Order: sequence, then C-alpha cells, then structure tokens
Amino acid sequence: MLTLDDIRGLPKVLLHDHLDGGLRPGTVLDLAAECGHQLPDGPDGKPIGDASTLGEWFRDAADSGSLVRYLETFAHTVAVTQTTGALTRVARECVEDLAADGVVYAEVRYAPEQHLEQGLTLHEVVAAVQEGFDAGVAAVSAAGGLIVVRQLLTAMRHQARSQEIAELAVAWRDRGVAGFDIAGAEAGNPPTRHLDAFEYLQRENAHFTIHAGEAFGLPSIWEALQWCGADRLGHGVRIVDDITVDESGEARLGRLAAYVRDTRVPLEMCPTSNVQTGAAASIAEHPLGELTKLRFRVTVNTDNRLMGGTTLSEEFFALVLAFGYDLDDLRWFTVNAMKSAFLPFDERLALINDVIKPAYRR
Ligand SMILES: O=c1[nH]cnc2c1ncn2[C@@H]1O[C@H](CO)[C@@H](O)[C@H]1O
Ligand SMILES: [Zn+2]
Repeated sequence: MLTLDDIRGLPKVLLHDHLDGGLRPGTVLDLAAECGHQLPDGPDGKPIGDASTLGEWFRDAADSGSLVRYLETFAHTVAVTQTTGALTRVARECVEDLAADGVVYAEVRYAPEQHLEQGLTLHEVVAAVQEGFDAGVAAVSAAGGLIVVRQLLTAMRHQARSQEIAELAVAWRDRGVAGFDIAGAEAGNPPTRHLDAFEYLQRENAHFTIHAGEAFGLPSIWEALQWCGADRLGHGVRIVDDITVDESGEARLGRLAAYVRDTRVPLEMCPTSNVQTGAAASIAEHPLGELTKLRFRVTVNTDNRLMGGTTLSEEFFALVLAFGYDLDDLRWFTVNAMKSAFLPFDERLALINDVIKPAYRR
C-alpha cells in the first residue's frame, strides 16, 4: 500500500485551492499582530497566541457540518490580508507549501473584492498576489524544484461584482490569471444571478469553474452547466443524486449525470472539506468512490488547507485508506486534473508527458 511519504514524492495537480483558506497558522498570527486584528479566544479565554492552537481552532471551527458556519472562519484570514505586503507573503508561502507537498501545477483562487478594506484597488490585489506567486516559483526553482501556478479570480455569489471580477480576470489573462469562479454560500445564490458575467467570459473565450452541487443539489449543477456554461464544477458531489444503483449494483444515470460524464465535465472534488461542511458523511462514504468507479472525470483537491488541516498528499492518502486506491488510480486522478487545467493544451501535454507520466512509471 502507498504511504503518505510515497504520495508526497509523486507529482500532483491541484485545481481547487483557496488562497485565503491556505494560510500558515503562524502567518495568521504574524499578520494579525501587524494589523491589530483580534484573533479568536483559545481554551483559556484569551486570544490564541500560538500557531498549533490556532491551526486546531480553524479546523474545529470549520468542522461545523454547515457550509455557512465553515465560511465564517474566513473572516480572520481575510481580515489579515488587506495589504500588498500581506497578500504577497501569503501567495509566496502558498507556492512554497504546495511545492513541498509535491504539487507541480496549481490553480489557486481567492476573491479580490474581499481585499479592498484598506484601500487597495482590484488590480493592486491581483498584482500583489502575482508578485508572491512569482517569488514562490522562483524560490522553488532556485532550490531545484518545479511548480507552475496560476490564479483563478473568484466573485462572491451573494455580492454583485461578478461582471467586474470577470473583466479583471480577462485583463490579467496573460499575466498569471487562468480563469474565474464564483464561491460563497450556495443556497439562495444560484449561479444564474451572475449570468451576465458568464456570458461575457464565453464571448471572451475565457475559462471558468463554478462552485455548484456542494451544499445544494442538482438544480445548481444544471444551472452552472446549461445556463452558465461552466467548464468545470467546484465540488459537484450532488451529481450522485441523479444516479441510482439497483440491487444488482448496476448504476443508472439520469440525463444530467449522463451529460456530465459524457462530456467529461471535470469534478473538482474536495473530500475533507465536504465532510467538514456536511456535504459527505465521511471520506469512506464520499460520492467520489462511486463516481470514480463510473469513470466520471474526477479530480482530487484540498479546497482549504488551513480549515481542513490538510494537504493534497493527505487527501490522496485518506482516499487510499478508504478505497484502496493504488498508484494507477493516483496517476488517473492526476492526469484527469492536468487535462482539465485552464492552461494551454501544449503546456498541459508537456506536464503530463515530461513530468507526471515518467514519475508514476518509476
Ligand atoms: O467550499 C467552498 N464553498 C463555497 N465557498 C467557499 C468554499 N471555500 C471557500 N469559499 C469562499 O471562497 C472565498 C474566496 O476564496 C473565501 O473567502 C470563502 O468565503
Ligand atoms: Zn472551494
């Protein structure tokens, strides 16, 4: 059986990771002290002052069984990332942490509109993050490693800035931004609220993914694909609601599930996050197992490394333990993810042929 160390040594691809959900606990402490943000109280009734207690606090608070409560924890990471210095630091550390975990390609998302509280403009936010990504990539490569990183710009689904953020993503498309996303509480905020932004992106030949079918069911997935034209689905777990398995174990796909499988819509699945928000009862019962058996285009992701206390290697290891996956399965997930990336075709192919396949052969 594969060990966690084996998995760390394999090249991996990460399509769904939130920048503001991946801060190092120690960095949250430093930045909170710098900007005077008050962190939550620890067990002793005083604001938490050490990194490991803070890491546990995020994990426990996010372990809420509800997406809305899970999202409340972001108030702290967003509050401490309101300056170019903080954004650049967090972005650089993100790249270094992903590379240390064996990630060779990552698309990291965040919502620029949430980082304007101290007067930054949207463009300044994107520039600060890009500066951090560039510095991180340079540091990794100076140490002999390899990682390619792109930004995805997220609009918050309960707000009304999606058109502006979509235009921002297009303006930065040749300078490190590979696509667009919407996130936030799903119930009551269907993707069609942002139809103008999605239609604009389609006219611009731009790429986008939509958080859909996480806390909410099939209608949200259907809208994301058939009204909005999403290239990928963030989570998409509820697509199992359109699949029935009879007594003999034979699966029947409804029209929407068949469409998703037939057209190879990538599912950005995030096992730990889904257990934390109650979208799945446990890793072992996660729909990823069934969807993988049925050969949907499943990819494995972290969502929020801080809130989940996780890494991509740990997500894979949990799946190895729950479903008995082997090296071939992990290669399949990784190639699925690389094929689904918002990177030009020739660059995807080069990473698959020159980096991923040789490593899994060895
Ligand atoms: O799993 C998720 N579902 C929906 N929204 C999320 C999830 N994880 C994070 N965010 C939201 O996306 C924002 C930008 O990164 C975060 O601030 C958080 O509110
Ligand atoms: Zn997410």
